[in-house]
Amino acid sequence: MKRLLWLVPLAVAAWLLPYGLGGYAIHVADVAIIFAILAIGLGLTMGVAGQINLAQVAFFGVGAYAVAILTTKAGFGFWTAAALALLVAVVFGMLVGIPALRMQSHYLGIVTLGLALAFTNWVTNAHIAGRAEGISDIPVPPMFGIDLSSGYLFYYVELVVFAIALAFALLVTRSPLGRRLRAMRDDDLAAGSLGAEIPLLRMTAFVLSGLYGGLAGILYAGLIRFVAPESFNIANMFLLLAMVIIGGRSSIIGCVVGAVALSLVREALLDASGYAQLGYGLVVVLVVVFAPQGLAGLPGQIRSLLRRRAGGSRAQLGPFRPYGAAPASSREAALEVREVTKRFKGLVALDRVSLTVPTGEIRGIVGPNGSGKTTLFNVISGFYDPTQGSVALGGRDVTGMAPYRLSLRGVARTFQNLRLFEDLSVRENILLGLDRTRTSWIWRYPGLPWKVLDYERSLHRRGEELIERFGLTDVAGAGPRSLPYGVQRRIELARAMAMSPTLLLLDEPAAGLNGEEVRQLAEIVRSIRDSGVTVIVIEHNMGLVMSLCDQVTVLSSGKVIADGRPAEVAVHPDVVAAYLGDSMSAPTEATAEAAAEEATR
Ligand SMILES: Nc1ncnc2c1ncn2[C@@H]1O[C@H](COP(=O)(O)OP(=O)(O)OP(=O)(O)O)[C@@H](O)[C@H]1O
Repeated sequence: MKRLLWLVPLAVAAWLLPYGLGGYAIHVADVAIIFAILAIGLGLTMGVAGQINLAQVAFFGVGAYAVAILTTKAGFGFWTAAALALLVAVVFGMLVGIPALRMQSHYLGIVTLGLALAFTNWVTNAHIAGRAEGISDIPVPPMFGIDLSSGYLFYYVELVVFAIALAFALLVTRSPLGRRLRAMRDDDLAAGSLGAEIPLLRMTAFVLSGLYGGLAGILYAGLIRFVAPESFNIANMFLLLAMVIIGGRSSIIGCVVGAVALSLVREALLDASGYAQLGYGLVVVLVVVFAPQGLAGLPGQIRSLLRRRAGGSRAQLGPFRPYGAAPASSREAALEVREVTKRFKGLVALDRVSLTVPTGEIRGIVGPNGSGKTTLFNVISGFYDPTQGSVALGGRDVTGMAPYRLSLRGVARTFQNLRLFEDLSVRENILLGLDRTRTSWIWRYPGLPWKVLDYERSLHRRGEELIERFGLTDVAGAGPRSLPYGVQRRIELARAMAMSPTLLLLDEPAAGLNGEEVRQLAEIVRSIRDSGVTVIVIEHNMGLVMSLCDQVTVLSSGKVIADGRPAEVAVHPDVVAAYLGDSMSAPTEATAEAAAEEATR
């Protein structure tokens, strides 16, 4: 919060601004604030949540037209109409959000653009919306006898609404919800496996968009007191997009700066509006190519350039601090996979696979490439529904449960190809794992914002503890992309443990690690097991499997061909035969003996 102190002098300056401005200039300032609110809404949906939304201008129009229709045709007072208009805009946001549940990226862009065009078409042709002439005579908003027909006094109403809207957007982006939205933008599958309810989050993004669009529309109706289709057309949508892209779409402050700057430029270029459109287009292209994070991203870009010039970061991975041992728990099954078959069209990736993993065990899953190991993990963690068969966790059937539900029931996983959120820092990756709340918790954002801040503080406290335990203190503020592979693997493991799992699934955790890193990995996984967590590990490094695992299950062509203690499995004739057909070396008796020796050391 201290980082936001620089907003105070700006707020004072904004409050004093009307004293130095003429009538027309204050009108320009009034319009700029409306665009700033719109841009915050677009920044939240597109920049933070990654949902392409070309309907923001329609939300704006819905808010303004709803006030116009409700006041002039239905006889409502301005503020009652405003409250209803906000509701209508939010509902409209939800409707536009429905396609986002099924489609993403450019498809979503086309659908939202279509809906925005449909809105302009409707207001141009509907009698109730005044057709092309629009609706005039919207009443002046009453306010305890203050004359809000004055652009000066209306400025203060706008300023207060804007301050609240900005504070709320900053609360959202700098707290667990914003982090989840950004994680969803980076990789929705990984976010789902960490407990994010993706459909609800996408809907939340569009609700926020509708809310900010509606709010801006209400202020517009109160300020101009006239609505017509051209104020909400596609040209304005593109202007809004330019504001957000130039300012920095994932930064709320950047969106505001972009909106204010372009509103002023637009005013200055009013007489050359044709060239101005061309100019905006050119600047947007330049920004996308040279400063993808917009103006708000420039300081960070310069900092990382200077760091690279200075020879990069010398951050070190610290030692792992082991977990305390948990008292021996019952040997009841942590996981039971019964007769699971998974078919992909004609291909049978898993063929009636059954396995039982007792609590507190390290189970190895090995097998030649393409034998179905990752598919088995995907079924256990809810990424795939099995074609047949069932999965039970701690005796409870969880077949077909969504990844976020399984994550909340204690299943955590890592991925073969590392799925860290690249645009989030290491610390934020870990905080995501620690956050175990459901999306329905978000009513606290408007209702009890201080509870959100308390929760965020407690997440940070626990986050620092975990960061220190996994030796990540030096790299906590860095982006994962900039770090060596071994460190990234450690971060993914820490993030999975942040979820306090009862079942931890590790997909090839030693891939790409050097000898010392593999040794450290074995030490960490043993400590995790000793703390009472059941671990299942897919691994091609046979030395590690033999020394680490209590039991090993071998898959070949989607079938379980052996199951038992590592040394027994390694010499099983079917296993030797399966591995001889693979490029990888077979686990021989010699490997088993060497590994057993290491295990007893
Ligand atoms: N989503 C999918 N669609 C179609 N086929 C798939 C899909 N996922 C996996 N498969 C196929 O299922 C089979 C098993 O794949 P899987 O990734 O589970 O093997 P694996 O044992 O993990 O292999 P590796 O050791 O190479 O990671 C492969 O033939 C693969 O091509």
